Amino acid sequence: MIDGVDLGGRRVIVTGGASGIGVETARALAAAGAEVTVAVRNPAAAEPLVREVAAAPGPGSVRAAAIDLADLSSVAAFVREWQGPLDVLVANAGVMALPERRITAEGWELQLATNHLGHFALALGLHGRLRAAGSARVVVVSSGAHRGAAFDFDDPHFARRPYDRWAAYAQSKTADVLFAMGARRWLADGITANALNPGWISTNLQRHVDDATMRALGAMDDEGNIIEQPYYKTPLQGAATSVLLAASPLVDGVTGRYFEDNQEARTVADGDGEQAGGVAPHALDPHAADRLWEYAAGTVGR
Ligand SMILES: NC(=O)c1ccc[n+]([C@@H]2O[C@H](COP(=O)([O-])OP(=O)(O)OC[C@H]3O[C@@H](n4cnc5c(N)ncnc54)[C@H](O)[C@@H]3O)[C@@H](O)[C@H]2O)c1
Repeated sequence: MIDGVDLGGRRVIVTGGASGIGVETARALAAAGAEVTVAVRNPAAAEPLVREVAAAPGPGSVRAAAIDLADLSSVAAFVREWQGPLDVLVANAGVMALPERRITAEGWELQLATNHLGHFALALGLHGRLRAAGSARVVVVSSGAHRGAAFDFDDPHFARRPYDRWAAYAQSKTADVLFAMGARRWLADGITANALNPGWISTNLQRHVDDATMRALGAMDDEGNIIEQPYYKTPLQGAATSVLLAASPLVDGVTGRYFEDNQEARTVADGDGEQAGGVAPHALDPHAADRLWEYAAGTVGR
């Protein structure tokens, strides 16, 4: 996938690397020679990938380590156990459209906790390790769904407004883009951060989407069979932009941007449709990025 790029000796973390886009991202980076750690809730689920890469020729490797991004103590334990510098962190794990409002032990709405706050705590905890690499990258897997909602600083956990599972997902994915932009403060440490939309891919992510919504999207027939949409990418195609941002010299020194289809996305008006592509102005607002950074740092206790 990244011909001519040698990641030999580079240490990479891919969260959620036991399924979907994360597997393909980990596989591609290991094929380029990287030492990949897939950070997953259930390390046994990553065993097939670990074994497959171990049996393949070449110096790349994959190992699995446990993390629950929705549990701050689990994130802290992962950080404590990490040894040595870290070249690339791919913040890929995510949940979408939970039907009920679910709250973590810390009192955070679960989609925001997993998709943003847990990853923020992980990146902050590993900041010294990233800096120690000399030239490190953070890759944040957002979504075109970010266009559906700005970050609601007054009620991020839906404590007062009615819970809306799509607004919760959209807000968390806006937070992903703002996080990459807020991380421009790390450029002086040799760390860049960029966000991306992988595109539409049929994965486990859609497991909470009810049948009526799937039918409305044209993604399910009357018998309940999934209809592969013409615009769906394969998981491998979905991983391509993550891999580009993790490994390509084309983005050396580039930070705080949003990519899709292997290139920087154009800015579109807030509220434009999901299919149109592009990044919403509310996700590129530098004041919102700084405000979110302060909010997240306070929330995760740093
Ligand atoms: N599939 C799509 O169409 C699509 C579109 C846009 C964005 N994305 C984003 O791509 C990323 C990968 O999704 P995918 O499509 O491969 O789905 P997926 O469900 O296959 O992968 C998500 C992974 O995250 C892991 N995860 C969830 N909660 C976790 C937690 N608390 N701690 C640790 N790991 C956790 C899951 O176990 C799973 O392995 C997500 O961030 C998603 O929002 C996907």
